[in-house]
Amino acid sequence: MTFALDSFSLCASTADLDEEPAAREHADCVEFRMDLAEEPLATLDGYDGELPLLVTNRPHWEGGETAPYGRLDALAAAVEHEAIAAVDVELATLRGRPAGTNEIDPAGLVEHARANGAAVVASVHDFDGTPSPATLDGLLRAAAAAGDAGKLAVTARTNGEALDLLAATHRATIRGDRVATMAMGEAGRHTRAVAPVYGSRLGYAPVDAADATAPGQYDLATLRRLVDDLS
Ligand SMILES: O=C1C[C@@](O)(C(=O)O)C[C@@H](O)[C@@H]1O
Repeated sequence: MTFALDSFSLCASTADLDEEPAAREHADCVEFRMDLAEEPLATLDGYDGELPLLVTNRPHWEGGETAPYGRLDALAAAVEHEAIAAVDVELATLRGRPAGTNEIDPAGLVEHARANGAAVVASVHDFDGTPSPATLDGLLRAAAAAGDAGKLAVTARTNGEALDLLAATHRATIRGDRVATMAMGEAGRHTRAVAPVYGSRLGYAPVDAADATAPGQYDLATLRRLVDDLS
């Protein structure tokens, strides 16, 4: 199963693939947060939903729940499932932040994903703030070059920071970089609806607002409506 990174896709973000039927009405894909799930690989074996999956196995050091060791091997096993359309790998991982000693290396994971028909989303998260415009440009450039799309989630503390992220998204799109952006936190919330207007290719939302996977997310039905209204 695939979804195109050439246009916007809305992912229902969840640790529970049993939510897929409820997500179908509004989502184009499901982000399966393996790091937040109990038995992620067994769960994938049993997946028979309709929506394509983007798998994420976020380590502690980038805001997730997985211990660093073994997580790249788990992603390598995950991409072998037919339902997987894309895999999220942190830019820091792709740049060589140490993984487990006997694990597949990041370049091997990228190759394995692509050989199995899965696109690679190279991701960067800043849970503290929004870097300067020059740094935003550099991160988006690097992430877009490292994967089939580069994703940047920052934390906006002011409207000005949210605007910086939107402007960087616009610049990236104009220069031809395939990016996905969102600002976390209350001040950044509207960017989740507006960034697609400036070229962001991916959005994330929980089916139920109570199960948010990041600060400031809209629920899925709301984000679908907002994005569709603005585009
Ligand atoms: O990287 C992202 C974006 C995100 O952090 C957000 O802000 O919506 C949610 C995460 O689940 C996803 O992996």
